Amino acid sequence: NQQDQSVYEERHLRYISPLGKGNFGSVELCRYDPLGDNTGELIAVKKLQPNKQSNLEDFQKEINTIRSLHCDYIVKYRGVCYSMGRLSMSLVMEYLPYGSLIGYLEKNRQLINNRRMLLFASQICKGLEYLQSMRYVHRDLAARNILVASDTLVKIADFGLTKIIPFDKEYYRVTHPGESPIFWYAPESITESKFSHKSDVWSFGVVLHELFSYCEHNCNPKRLYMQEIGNDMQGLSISMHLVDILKDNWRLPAPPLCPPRIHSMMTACWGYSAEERPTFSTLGDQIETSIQD
Ligand SMILES: CC(C)(Nc1nc(-c2c[nH]c3ncc(Cl)cc23)ncc1F)C(=O)NCC(F)(F)F
Repeated sequence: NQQDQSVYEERHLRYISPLGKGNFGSVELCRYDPLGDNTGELIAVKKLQPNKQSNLEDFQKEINTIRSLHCDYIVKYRGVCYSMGRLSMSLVMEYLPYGSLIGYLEKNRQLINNRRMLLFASQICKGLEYLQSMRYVHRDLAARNILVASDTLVKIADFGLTKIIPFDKEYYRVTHPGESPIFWYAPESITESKFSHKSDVWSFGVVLHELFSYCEHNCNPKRLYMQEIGNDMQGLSISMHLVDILKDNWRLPAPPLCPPRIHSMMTACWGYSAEERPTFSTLGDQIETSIQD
């Protein structure tokens, strides 16, 4: 059946519309229509940015990463599509019609109560627990990289920056930080480019903040941090100012109407040193208990 299709022929790919720009490439909505009668399935096709050799290796790694992940809370790999005689290739993923979590929360704000928010948080947490069991560190956890499959299911996506932790180490050190989403980064990721499951926990805390702020753009993490850092930019880079206020124990304020128990979970994720932070299984249990109440 179409489900375990792994090679998609370019001639049957019908372009529909752009979905967005991710790490290393753009993603398009397409219909795979071998019968030519518009009955084919909708898929998300991630094309590699052209002619950047380094990106090709990274793209291959991203494909191998997503191909190895089988979890209800992670966007599904469908296959690859070769074009230009196997010179360039695209990653084919399932298409989630509800789009990214940010747009969904903004559109459906009135209809989503805390229980549903906690359901989404527990699904993301379970997806991260699974990633950790596979020794993967996502490194780009943010609401913009969470997709909505239905009114009751969200999935982690965009594995462009995901790395495997070497078997003999607790963390992954990045050589080329690139343009980093520093407002979602743990302090050690900013200062030492160190990434671990515990730095993913920090980012999960920021995703919790985004969830319970309904991804309101006037209280998004970057905006709140920049307000605190203020305009007293004496030449020190923004990331050094950010680390300074984190050292002084300043943290993102509780979102309006955020349940105290959830805010305490966020602040636990934001322990300055990695070992202070909870594990995803502890967080998962706490979220489950909050859902029961
Ligand atoms: C770069 C891209 C395309 N951006 C977007 N995807 C989708 C979007 C909507 N439905 C989708 N189904 C599958 C996929 Cl891979 C993406 C989408 N909708 C809006 C986007 F900005 C993306 O991949 N974002 C990371 C993700 F949100 F997926 F974590």
